[in-house]
Amino acid sequence: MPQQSTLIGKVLLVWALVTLGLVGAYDYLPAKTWQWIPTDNPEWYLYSEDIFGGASYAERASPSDIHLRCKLQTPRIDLEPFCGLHIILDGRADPPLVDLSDYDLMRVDVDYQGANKKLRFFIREFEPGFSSMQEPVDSSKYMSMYVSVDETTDTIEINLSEFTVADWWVNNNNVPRKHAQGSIERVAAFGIDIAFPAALGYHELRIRRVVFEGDWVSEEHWYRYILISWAVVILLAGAVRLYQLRRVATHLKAQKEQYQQLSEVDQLTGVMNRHGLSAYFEVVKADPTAWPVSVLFIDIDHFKPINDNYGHGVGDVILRRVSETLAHCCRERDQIARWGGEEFLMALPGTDLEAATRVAERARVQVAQLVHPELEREQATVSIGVATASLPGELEMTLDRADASLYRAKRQGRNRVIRFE
Ligand SMILES: Nc1nc2c(ncn2[C@@H]2O[C@H](COP(=O)(O)OP(=O)(O)OP(=O)(O)O)[C@@H](O)[C@H]2O)c(=O)[nH]1
Repeated sequence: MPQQSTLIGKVLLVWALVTLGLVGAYDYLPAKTWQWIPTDNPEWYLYSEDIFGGASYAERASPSDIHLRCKLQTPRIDLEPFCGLHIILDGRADPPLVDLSDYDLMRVDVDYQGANKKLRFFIREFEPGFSSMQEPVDSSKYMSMYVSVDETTDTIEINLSEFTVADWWVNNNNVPRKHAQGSIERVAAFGIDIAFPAALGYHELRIRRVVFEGDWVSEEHWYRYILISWAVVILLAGAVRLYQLRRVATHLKAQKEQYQQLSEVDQLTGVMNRHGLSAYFEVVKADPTAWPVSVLFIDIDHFKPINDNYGHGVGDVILRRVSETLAHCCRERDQIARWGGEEFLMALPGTDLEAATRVAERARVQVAQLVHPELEREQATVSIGVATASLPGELEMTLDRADASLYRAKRQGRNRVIRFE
């Protein structure tokens, strides 16, 4: 048992060390990356305010690259000039939506030529309950952020949390508040606008590379898993400990029963001892069906000479043999006990004086008929005193009476049964 407790301690210690390692290891986990562009056959679209009847126009500058050329002209209508492009994140997916929530960073390589100071980067997020599957891009939420064109000389790093829902999209589409919150779980498209404040003239925009980066496991999940693992380890340790304690309890109970039995059984003859008999009488006293109860005091005659002539070992053999014989004379319900020395007591519940006397006589005869190869001439006989108690309150007195009857049997010549009248 202590070995198993030590094992639990070791497991907890090892797991504590593993936990320390796991906490420190998080920062060194490899990043999850998705190189999205360049991609095969990208599905991309361009636009300018000419779709609303404006003077500007936009065109593809290259047949294969994501390369836009546009010219922004003095507005003909009451609309700021703009042009831009967007790329479907995954045109082959159905619906064409991509969950970017595993990523938190975006690296973008862009070439730009033109007089604008800023570029507007945007994400179109499909909003369930608001956007329509027929037009997943156009009806999608517009989330944007601005990047200075100076940054385009290098790879632009954008944290995805920088994209916020555009006011104009919320206001123009009269979007209810619950649909106006930013998220990146159903992204339809990514794009770049040359928008307000847009400089008039030619603009060229080429997207060369877009890579998304994130963690395989978020920090929150990482610590949650560690916490869960501890809960599991502690639960298992508790269960093992509980199991051990139950085993100890069962073992102790069995031991207690064994000791109790030992304390109630006479080691030489195997019948009940005086202590066991007291417990037995308590049970009998509480049993109304047990009355009347007769008791037989049985004493081996002239036992001392047997001991003296043949030794204690032979005396013990005779004692055992007599006790076995007495045990066979009574019913299962009756109880035979060694009262002390060469004296036995037999308790016969539900037995009146007449029946008890018959049992005593039978016992006497059977003992007298025993053959003892260890003895030369002597015969082992018993004297028996019998008395009966009608009620539990008479038990003590009945024991005295049976004892007195035994004394009389001895006085009258032994090897006889005397009952108390
Ligand atoms: N071998 C053996 N002898 C025992 C044991 N317990 C008591 N005795 C012996 O039993 C004998 C009892 O002797 P007594 O009390 O004089 O009785 P008795 O010789 O049987 O004479 P009566 O009872 O008057 O017929 C003693 O010698 C005890 O030593 C025991 O466990 N083993």
